[in-house]
Amino acid sequence: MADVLALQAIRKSYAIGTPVETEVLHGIDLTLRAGEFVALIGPSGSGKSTLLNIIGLLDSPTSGRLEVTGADTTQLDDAARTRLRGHAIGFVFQYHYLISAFTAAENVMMPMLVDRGHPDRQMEQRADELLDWVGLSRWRNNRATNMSGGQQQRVAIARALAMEPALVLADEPTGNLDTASADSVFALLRRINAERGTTFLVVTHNMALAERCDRIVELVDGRIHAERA
Ligand SMILES: Nc1ncnc2c1ncn2[C@@H]1O[C@H](COP(=O)(O)OP(=O)(O)OP(=O)(O)O)[C@@H](O)[C@H]1O
Repeated sequence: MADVLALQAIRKSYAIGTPVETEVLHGIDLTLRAGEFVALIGPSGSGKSTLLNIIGLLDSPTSGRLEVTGADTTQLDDAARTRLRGHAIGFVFQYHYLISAFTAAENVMMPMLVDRGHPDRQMEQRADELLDWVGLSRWRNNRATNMSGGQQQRVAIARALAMEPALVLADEPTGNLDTASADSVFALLRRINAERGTTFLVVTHNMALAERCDRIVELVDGRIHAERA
């Protein structure tokens, strides 16, 4: 199957008071094939968030090559990067970042509203379909604030799927949830992967969840330390 993500020799330095530069990623090679569900683990400060931000086109590497769904991102201008990010990548964070004044359905429609040009009827149908997927059909007109943490995270997952991305990046998606909610949210991600074929890269400190992924990539001090199938 095709690669959804290909990183070659990705390096990232931060300028901490010029001329001092600190390199936090020291040459990362990583490939994710379509339909894989991969855990990214590693100690605090090992560079997981930095790597996720680069893969998500929220930050640029200092050097190296990054391909997302076959597109060489180093060749893209800002507008093209933003377009690729919006269409190819969905984000799920530890905190859901839902808009509290909006209903569940309106939150799910947000990426399509931002993308512009999607007919209202189509956005509503997509939101309904996705809320059904995450088991929240009956909550479509409820404000996000009236929902439990686990339900809010399910809305955030539905929102991440709104543009039908090939890749979902999840940064500690169950980190704020109690054990039972974390378990069911993780099971939902696996079901989306199995039934929709969406590729996942999931940062987690939870080894029990990491063991339930297809593959574990371990980052230590800005280098891939180990990969386990
Ligand atoms: N904007 C920045 N400027 C300077 N240094 C940074 C910046 N962002 C991150 N760093 C440094 O890069 C290193 C990696 O940080 P990063 O947040 O990627 O680690 P992490 O593995 O995600 O950690 P955690 O598990 O605690 O979230 C750390 O030493 C951090 O201090």
